[in-house]
Amino acid sequence: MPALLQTTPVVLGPEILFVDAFDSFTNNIIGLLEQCLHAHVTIVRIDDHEIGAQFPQYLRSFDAVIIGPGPGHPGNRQDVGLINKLWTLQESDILPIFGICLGFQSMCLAHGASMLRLPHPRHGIVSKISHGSTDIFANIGTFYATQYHSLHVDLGDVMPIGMPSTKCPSLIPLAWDLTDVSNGPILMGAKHVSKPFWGVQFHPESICTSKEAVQMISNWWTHAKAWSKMHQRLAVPENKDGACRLASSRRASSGGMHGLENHVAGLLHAMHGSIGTSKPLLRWAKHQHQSPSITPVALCEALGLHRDEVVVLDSQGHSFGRYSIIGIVIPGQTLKVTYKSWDRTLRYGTGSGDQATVQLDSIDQVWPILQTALDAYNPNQARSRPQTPESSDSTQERGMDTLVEGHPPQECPFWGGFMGYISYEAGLETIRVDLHESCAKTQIPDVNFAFVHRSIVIDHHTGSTYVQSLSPNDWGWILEAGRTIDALVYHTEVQHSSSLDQHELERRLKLATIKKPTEWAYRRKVLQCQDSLAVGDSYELCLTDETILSIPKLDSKPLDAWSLYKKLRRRNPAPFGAFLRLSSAVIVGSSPERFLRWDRAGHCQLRPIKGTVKKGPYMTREKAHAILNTSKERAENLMIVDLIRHDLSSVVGAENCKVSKLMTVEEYETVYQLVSVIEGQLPHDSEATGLDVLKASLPPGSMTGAPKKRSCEILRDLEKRPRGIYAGVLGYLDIGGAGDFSVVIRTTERLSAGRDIETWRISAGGAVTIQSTDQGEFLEMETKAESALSAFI
Ligand SMILES: C=C(O[C@@H]1C=C(C(=O)O)C=C[C@H]1O)C(=O)O
Ligand SMILES: NC(=O)CC[C@H](N)C(=O)O
Repeated sequence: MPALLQTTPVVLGPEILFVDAFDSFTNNIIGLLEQCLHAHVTIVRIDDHEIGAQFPQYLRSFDAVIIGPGPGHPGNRQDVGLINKLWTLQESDILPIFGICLGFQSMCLAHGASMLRLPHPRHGIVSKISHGSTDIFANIGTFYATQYHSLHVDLGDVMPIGMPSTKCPSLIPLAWDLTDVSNGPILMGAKHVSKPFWGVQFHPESICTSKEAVQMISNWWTHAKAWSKMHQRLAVPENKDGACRLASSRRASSGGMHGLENHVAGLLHAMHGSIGTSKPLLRWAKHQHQSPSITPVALCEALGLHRDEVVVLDSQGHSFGRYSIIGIVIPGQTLKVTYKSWDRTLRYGTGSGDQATVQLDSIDQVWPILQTALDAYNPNQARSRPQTPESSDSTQERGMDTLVEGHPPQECPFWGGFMGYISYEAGLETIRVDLHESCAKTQIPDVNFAFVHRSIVIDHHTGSTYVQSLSPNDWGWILEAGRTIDALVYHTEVQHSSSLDQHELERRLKLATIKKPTEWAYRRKVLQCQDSLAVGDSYELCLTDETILSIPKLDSKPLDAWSLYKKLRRRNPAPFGAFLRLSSAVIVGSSPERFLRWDRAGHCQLRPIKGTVKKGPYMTREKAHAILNTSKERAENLMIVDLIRHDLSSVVGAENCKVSKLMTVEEYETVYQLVSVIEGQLPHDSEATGLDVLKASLPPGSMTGAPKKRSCEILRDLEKRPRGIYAGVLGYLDIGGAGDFSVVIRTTERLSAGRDIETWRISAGGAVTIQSTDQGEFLEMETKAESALSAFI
């Protein structure tokens, strides 16, 4: 059985079919079913025509069906697809069904209710549900639930719990939300009068729904079992093996290498040539200096790295940042790998006329290629003993504590590996969203990595600096870099970029013309987003726009991106500062947001930011806390937390996923932000890697909205441009199995470098919810753009 078709291991509980309407909370629901019923869940998508053609037979192998939430309207055939077939099953094919949100609405619509739009849609709103502690709500007391809906079920009358209305005699109300004065009573739960169909309008799986949701699901299952017993319905397991060809809740590491063996061999060969060995052995030196002079900027300048290709991840002395990493790109030697989503071409080479171009079927094939390259150099496979190099007297040098060949420094998060970025559009390709036609013109690659075999890692907390190389010929460089570190600490003569560079930068920036998004156009797009929210197509949309800076060339010299980076670093210090010059891309960034980090033991952490308040003379910390504590900001954050739980669970399993921080306020240079932390552990018995989590989580949920796929399609049609590196992720994949990526925001990238003019872009945006105001969103977008714009003005 191919890896993708694996099913969850527990087989004691019921066999449940989950009908997924392309929602972003599906895996959370599956986690709930596994937790309370030990259910074995198979997912079918609403557009699966093959299964649809033999649906009644297919259903015979399941004990029950859960219909999930989703974008759109239950009356639109393409929004519900297969779901409609469940309501017209012959008497003998009927089985217990539980509908959630869209699934619930579809059940009600099919049985006589009407669908209406809520005057005030409810997305990420938590409220008290009134129920009669009966049926699926038996043994449940006070119950709070999260709602994500724009539409609601109208039964004709607001009937007491247990009493059908005259207009809709087949449906019995089980719960109402009576707390919402502006919308009036909203039906929250119902069951069919005679058939085994139940449903709820709220989201039982949300992190903010009361834990009694577990009891509700168990109650449902008790009723479902009783019905099946009474009707002598038994699932037929042998039917299933032939028919089931679907992914379950758990996605294992996907293969996708078929047919690529030659190219992988070619890439590995090129890497061996570039590094000078195929042996995964790290040479490294550790320097211990608690000195403010050791910064990635100072080191790059002292080592003369800032004028060439280089990848610098700079935590800028920020209290939320610990490590800085310099990925050294040796001209003509370091291997670079790029991929473009538009034409699906992978390219690799060292830039010295050896470039290979490979036509791929899709981005799915990129990941196993990267993983194979990383695995080939994983030093944990090379069990050689530590050795001292020939020039062992160098260990005596000042501040140099260790000089080792072999066992890599376990405490250092990066030993070597891929450094670079994955664009937003590459993320769109992973979730099968077609790209906007304007992406055809993009010159900058969507996946852009260097395989860094020479690196320097600074641990700002402990004062340790690691100088590392995978190349056997690099002891000279390691010692030389060590001398430079000492020189920086002891202020002996080192090369710094001059203040002349900064003057020259200012002179150039004075000539820049800045084209910002116009207020009316942006506000109109916010309102268009809200139209999509109002009809139920999305629960939240992260709208963005771009500011373009055109800078004339002087004396045919390009803008000094390094000086620009130094200025941004001063103006807007952030824990995920980044300078990247690699292949055709130049990026100068100051992101506050970690996307995903995982360590070598498989512990993963995502840290979405959602909710922003601008700092200013009148904005006290208390006021900011109060604003960020309002339902608008919390709803924005909650939606993304639920979405990220879903993304992470798809690889680690919902039982290995937890929310360790829910909506805490963090302070940055220009803004206060609401931050949550979602953590997970890769199961020890699975082959899944951090890279699997990364690819399952793209594009970052905080930059899309929910549900992800439909929201990205809506945003593409509104924004009509590639987001490019912005809204993508930037960081590293370590050969030892760790990784760390930030979300590319508060960043500027070079768009083009023409003969006379070069253009730079700053993109910014924010999450539009139904509670947003168009003016408020415009100001928020401006505030965020300004944090990167501060480097230009
Ligand atoms: C879209 C941006 O930021 C994103 C949106 C945020 C929000 O809506 O509050 C906060 C952080 C980011 O996830 C941006 O900086 O351009
Ligand atoms: N979460 C959902 O399933 C939403 C259902 C529907 N699209 C609505 O907005 O009402």
